[in-house]
Amino acid sequence: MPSNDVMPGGERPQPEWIRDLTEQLPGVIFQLHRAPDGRMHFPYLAGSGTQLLGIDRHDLMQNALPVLECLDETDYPRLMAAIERSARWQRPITTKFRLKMAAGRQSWIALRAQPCRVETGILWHGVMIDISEQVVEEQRLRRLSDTDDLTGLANRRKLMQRLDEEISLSNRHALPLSLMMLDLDHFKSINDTWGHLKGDHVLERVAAHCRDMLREEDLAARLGGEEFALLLPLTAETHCQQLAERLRERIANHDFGIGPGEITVSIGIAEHRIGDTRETLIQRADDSLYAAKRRGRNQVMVGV
Ligand SMILES: Nc1nc2c(ncn2[C@@H]2O[C@H](COP(=O)(O)OP(=O)(O)OP(=O)(O)O)[C@@H](O)[C@H]2O)c(=O)[nH]1
Repeated sequence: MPSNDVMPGGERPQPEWIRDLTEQLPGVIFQLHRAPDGRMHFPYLAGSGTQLLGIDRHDLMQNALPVLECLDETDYPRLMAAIERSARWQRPITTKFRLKMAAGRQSWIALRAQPCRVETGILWHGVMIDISEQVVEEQRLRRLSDTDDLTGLANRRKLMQRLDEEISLSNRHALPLSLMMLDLDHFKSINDTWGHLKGDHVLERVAAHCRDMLREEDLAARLGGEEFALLLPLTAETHCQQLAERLRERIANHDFGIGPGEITVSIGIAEHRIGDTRETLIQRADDSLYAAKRRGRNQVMVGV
């Protein structure tokens, strides 16, 4: 077990070329020490990233608190739990978190650190790298891969993912959940009469009507063609039916530039039942939708 492990790195003699090398690193390399009473400090801290924090590194060599206070408040408990697990099981920490930097900037930091037990507690050796650019790019790509190009609504992939999450919650906690399937009526003749561009405009406007109806936790998606789905967590069938009626009416009364009443929609609704999978829920909403079509369109059908 090393005995001189927590001697501040700055106090150890270091060849000049090593100091030059570590100070130029595009990130931070560190030792983090945790005493049995939970107090932490950085015995060693180097790299160009240390300047971005705007905290004197000599302070951090005495006490890690100033940097912990810069953590995003939702990331703080997560990082503390990761440190705790790493200490207890002697497993490496691999995580990322947001840190408030100097000049009001916020950065995403990736952290990798290896723990070892020492006489005075736990000592981690690790690196931190600013990954803000990658995170922004990842978020952009995720948004793209979840979004329908034409309408900006969620796409089928995103709907399927949310359906799995919401169905799992409803199965576990018996929470109400409703699904609306919405399809434009005789859309082929709109395209044939007014052209494909007008058809696209209608789809965009219908999407906007769907979006306007929703609460923060609801999801509207375009499944493809002229078919949409609205997923409403914590919503029972009867309430969903009222919303669907209002949406149907709004669309029927809207003038899409070809006179009001020219665009109508049929809507089918299904409410989650314990044990449902996304396939069974979609199937029942689809059955209701096709019943609405069979009965003459421009109407809402529930629980077929
Ligand atoms: N403008 C436009 N049209 C689309 C798009 N995707 C699918 N369509 C058209 O939507 C029409 C769907 O026609 P059908 O499936 O026959 O259904 P419908 O005419 O709406 O008839 P019902 O659903 O039975 O009321 C087809 O003409 C497709 O070409 C799109 O992105 N833009």
